[in-house]
Amino acid sequence: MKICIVGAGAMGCLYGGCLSLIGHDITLVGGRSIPVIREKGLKMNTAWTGPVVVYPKACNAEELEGEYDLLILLTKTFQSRAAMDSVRHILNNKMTVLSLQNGLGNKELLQEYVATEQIMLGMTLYPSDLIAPGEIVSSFADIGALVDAEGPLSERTRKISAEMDKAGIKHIIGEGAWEFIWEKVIFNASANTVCALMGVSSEMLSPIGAYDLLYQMADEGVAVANANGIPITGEGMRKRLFNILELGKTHAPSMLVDITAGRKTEVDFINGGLAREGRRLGIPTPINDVIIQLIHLKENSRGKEYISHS
Ligand SMILES: NC(=O)C1=CN([C@@H]2O[C@H](COP(=O)(O)OP(=O)(O)OC[C@H]3O[C@@H](n4cnc5c(N)ncnc54)[C@H](OP(=O)(O)O)[C@@H]3O)[C@@H](O)[C@H]2O)C=CC1
Ligand SMILES: CC(C)(CO)C(=O)C(=O)O
Repeated sequence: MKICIVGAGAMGCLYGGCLSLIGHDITLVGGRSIPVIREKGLKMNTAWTGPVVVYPKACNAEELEGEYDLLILLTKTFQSRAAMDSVRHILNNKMTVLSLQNGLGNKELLQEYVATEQIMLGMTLYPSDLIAPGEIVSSFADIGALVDAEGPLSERTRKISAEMDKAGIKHIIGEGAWEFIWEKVIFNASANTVCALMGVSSEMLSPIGAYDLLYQMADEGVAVANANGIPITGEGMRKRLFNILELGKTHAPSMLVDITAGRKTEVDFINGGLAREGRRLGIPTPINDVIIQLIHLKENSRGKEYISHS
């Protein structure tokens, strides 16, 4: 398949690198890794491939040309519009466009660029860290999910999932896939924000006594999901939260990494997405609403930390 990955960061390099390794024609687009990958290739060290260097094509958006079967969007969600605007010249009405980004609202954004039948959505629980430009580490294999933005499971989604499987990145498709996607959003809304606010990694959530708050936040998310027709339960969600945290206990959640690096977070798409859906469906999300404000305060507090004047 001819695949263009827009957003060559931690996740873009993971998906692009693994698909390139099994022979797909990959072009990585955008970001500070591009010149390094062009010159020296992409260095990957994943739990399922071991250390390896791959040589996908790499370019900036304006250099892109030709037709692609699949475009995978893997910028941060607040970068999506600028990224999609920059690749408008290669969009056509035959290609598939897949967002594997965190949060809600990715479908609506892509609908501004292509028809709904062309859109796939997904989530991924595979972790990836960009340790230097053109160099990533993925420390454990987990699972993702892929769906058609609307309608029943298509042959196209089966085929794309099968290729990702061969590349070592497994996804649930069909029954249960939407539930996985919602559970991931609720997981990120609860665990990532608390880790980011407290400055702790996932393994510290239990010692600091954060689970009660996580479960209350998750319950709000479950109520919004249920109102959307997604049949998940509070108990099931708690188990998922616990299991994801257990498997990823050494991985620093992306929101903690963003806050630590003084960058903007995806909170408006994760908790903000849940709160917007809640408002639309008449489901209150008071804890998530406060957490959104606290994360914004945390973003704005960088460089203004307390200094004793005594
Ligand atoms: N990392 C992880 O473990 C996981 C991440 N995710 C999700 O995957 C998505 C991507 O995350 P992640 O890879 O970590 O983020 P990164 O910040 O590592 O990657 C985003 C990349 O997009 C590039 N970029 C920014 N603006 C544009 C643009 N206009 N056009 C093209 N490229 C652009 C960035 O450039 P530059 O290099 O200059 O910053 C960067 O290379 C997010 O939604 C995240 O929540 C999901 C699961 C796990
Ligand atoms: C990999 C995972 C699930 C860990 O929190 C994630 O989504 C993130 O870091 O944003």
